[in-house]
Amino acid sequence: MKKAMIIVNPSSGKEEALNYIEQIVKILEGKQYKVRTMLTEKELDATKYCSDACEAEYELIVSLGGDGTLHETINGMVDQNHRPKLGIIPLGTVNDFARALNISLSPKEAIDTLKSDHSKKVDIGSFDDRYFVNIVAIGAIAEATSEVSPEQKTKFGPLAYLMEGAKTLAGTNAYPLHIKYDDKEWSGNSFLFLATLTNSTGGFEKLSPEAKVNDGVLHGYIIKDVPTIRLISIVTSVLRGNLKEDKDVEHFTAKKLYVSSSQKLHTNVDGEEGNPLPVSMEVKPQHIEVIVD
Ligand SMILES: Nc1ncnc2c1ncn2[C@@H]1O[C@H](COP(=O)(O)OP(=O)(O)OP(=O)(O)O)[C@@H](O)[C@H]1O
Repeated sequence: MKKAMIIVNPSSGKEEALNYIEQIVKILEGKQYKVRTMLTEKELDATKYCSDACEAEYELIVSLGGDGTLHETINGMVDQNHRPKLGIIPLGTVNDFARALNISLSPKEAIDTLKSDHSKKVDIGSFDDRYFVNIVAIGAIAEATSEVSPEQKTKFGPLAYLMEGAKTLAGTNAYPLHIKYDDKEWSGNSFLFLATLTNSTGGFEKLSPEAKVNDGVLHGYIIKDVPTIRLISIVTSVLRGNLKEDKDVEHFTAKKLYVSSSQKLHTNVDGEEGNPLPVSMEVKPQHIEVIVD
């Protein structure tokens, strides 16, 4: 019999996760799965449960929680030889990966997706010794987005990131960055460097509309050192969805990146604080298979 594990974070979103378990179990049992449900209690439980399920050759893992639970789950499978298919039921405030994959943000509808026989292989990015699915930000803005409080997220949703980001950009300095991407290099002063894997970042779908979940590349955007007044038009370019055409923005795609600076600079990896520079990134193309409609 096929084996499925449901990884549930009871504290995610509006603490409603437990209400959905029965509906998921029913669908999976209908698809001839033997189902095991694991409730997370703390950070990294989802990673541990997921890597155990990979080792026991489960066929399916369902993540029931917010982006934090999903990232922890994915981190538990990326390095495994046997990687089960992944079902995503988004219960968080932003749910970027679900948005990028067009999975419904209504938990009930997303659960129905588990009936589907379709799946999509998606790219994963490595960032030093961890993995990301959406975005890496480097520069002062990276610190600001780490500081978005749970209250701000609940009140403003994705907008909280944009507000904090814009506030920080207005009062920040550019930093010296050295970026090696594949066999090319860029050196100069930059306000912000972004590397994206998908078109949904912070719940906002216009930052990198060209990034596809399975295109096998990182999309790099270097926001160059410009007078503060120019930053306003860069924000306008973001809102119009054409950041890459802005003359003060350098856009490239690459499979591998190495970013360093002569200054101590922080990073933000899928909304969480990452290692300070220097850092290495690389795409693992179409590495995880997600159930979609
Ligand atoms: N039982 C638990 N109680 C409290 N925290 C937990 C528990 N289980 C896991 N966690 C931690 O909670 C973190 C946040 O969870 P998650 O992102 O799924 O929900 P969320 O915060 O509601 O979503 P979002 O970040 O989209 O708002 C996880 O990264 C995990 O480390």
